[in-house]
Amino acid sequence: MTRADIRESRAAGPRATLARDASDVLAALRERRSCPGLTLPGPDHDELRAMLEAAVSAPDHGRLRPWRFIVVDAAARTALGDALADAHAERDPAATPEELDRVRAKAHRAPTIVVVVAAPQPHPKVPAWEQRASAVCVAHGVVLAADALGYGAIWRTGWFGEAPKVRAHLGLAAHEDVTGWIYLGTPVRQQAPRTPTEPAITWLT
Ligand SMILES: Cc1cc2nc3c(=O)[nH]c(=O)nc-3n(C[C@H](O)[C@H](O)[C@H](O)COP(=O)(O)O)c2cc1C
Repeated sequence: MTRADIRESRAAGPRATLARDASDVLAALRERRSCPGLTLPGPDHDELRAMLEAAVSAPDHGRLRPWRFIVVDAAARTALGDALADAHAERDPAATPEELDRVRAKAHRAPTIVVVVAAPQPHPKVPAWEQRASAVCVAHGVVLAADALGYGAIWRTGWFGEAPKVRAHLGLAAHEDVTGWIYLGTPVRQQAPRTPTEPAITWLT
């Protein structure tokens, strides 16, 4: 069923006609699992573009588009790993070479890393937190889009996004911050199905 079919059937009436597509969407949301172990192949550029185009349809108050992506391709991981290690050495001058190698390896945990960057801008009606919230939605969209295309993904964070050496390596402007490092690739192993979670709901009736 295409989006046009859905719009048509929505205009025509019974919600039941939407049930199959709706349940697909709900299942995709419910069943997605993060994949800490990722290997080759990662998504190619066309697939990445499709994922990122889908992700930027996130809710965005004022249509400010207060986010951007930095794609770390396989070949760019070594330089990123060096930047992470430089940042670690700056923070901990006593770090051993082995520790620095372990930090370098963080950049090689997946074939592709998408850095989701929030770029909040001054706005009379849309505070910075709302703009960062939009970037968070975008990041989740990347993870969901990867899952939809059959790739594994995991959203990671950490202090590296605040480290001057890493920020300089990524070319972040002063007003930009890292919302997430989305690691993408082929899952090394299948993740256990999600244990259903009861949502905390207060019904006001
Ligand atoms: C903002 C944010 C930051 C996260 N940072 C990390 C991280 O640095 N390392 C990590 O292992 N998981 C991190 N996670 C959690 C994983 O992305 C993932 O949600 C978690 O492993 C649970 O797996 P699930 O998504 O399959 O439920 C983070 C999640 C969010 C939303």
